[in-house]
Amino acid sequence: MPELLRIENLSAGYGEAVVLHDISFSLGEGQTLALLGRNGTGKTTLINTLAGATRQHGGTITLGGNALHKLPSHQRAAVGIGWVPQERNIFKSLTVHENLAAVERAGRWNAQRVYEMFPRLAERKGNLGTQLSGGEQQMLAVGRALVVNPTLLLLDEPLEGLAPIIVEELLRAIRRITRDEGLAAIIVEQHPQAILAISDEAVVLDHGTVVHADHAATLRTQPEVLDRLLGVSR
Ligand SMILES: Nc1ncnc2c1ncn2[C@@H]1O[C@H](COP(=O)(O)OP(=O)(O)OP(=O)(O)O)[C@@H](O)[C@H]1O
Repeated sequence: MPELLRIENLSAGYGEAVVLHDISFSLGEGQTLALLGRNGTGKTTLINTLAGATRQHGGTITLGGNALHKLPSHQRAAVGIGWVPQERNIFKSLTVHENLAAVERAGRWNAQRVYEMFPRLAERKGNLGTQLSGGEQQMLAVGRALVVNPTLLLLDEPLEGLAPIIVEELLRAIRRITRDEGLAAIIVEQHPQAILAISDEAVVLDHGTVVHADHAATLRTQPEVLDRLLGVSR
């Protein structure tokens, strides 16, 4: 599996505060990585650092041969980053279709394919962002990251706060995007089993460092190890 992403000795944070310390791992083309850890361990900070939205203090990030750490946030989509931030950040004053059209770049994903995957969005094409439910906003956030035609999709708690039926729909879509379409992804989730089931690799953070890195399937079959890493008492 050719390498897509390599993170080496990364440290990053906010202003002078360093949250991530000496992070190193890599990911192959088309692979999915579950990024796990207790609250406040630095998962969002790592995703935001890949997207260029934090202050990097040291280390390197290479994506498809490009030195990502040297690029400002707004240039990272052009080299392959598709970012679904925790806050979703859709343009609320634009329609669903305008949200997609505003960022679409040539490639296999376009608005039509997003509508096929999320028929609810097709029905809501002309609705403003303000008129969407939380689940529809999340689908739009995923769709918007896809039409950028990235090589690496960053999903920060895509299932958070959604009704079970919407969680199922999004999980199906994420499985299709990663498994069937082979798009590489890093997924942060509070439901580790659901995400481990569709991931190839798993990285666990604690206090801003990597405390565990293994195949997702291995961690999935070791619930006691997972509970210990996530600080869950049995
Ligand atoms: N904008 C910010 N400015 C300063 N410190 C921050 C900021 N955002 C997060 N932090 C700090 O960085 C640390 C890691 O937070 P982060 O949100 O990355 O963790 P997380 O693992 O994603 O947690 P959660 O599961 O709760 O989202 C925490 O100590 C947090 O207080």
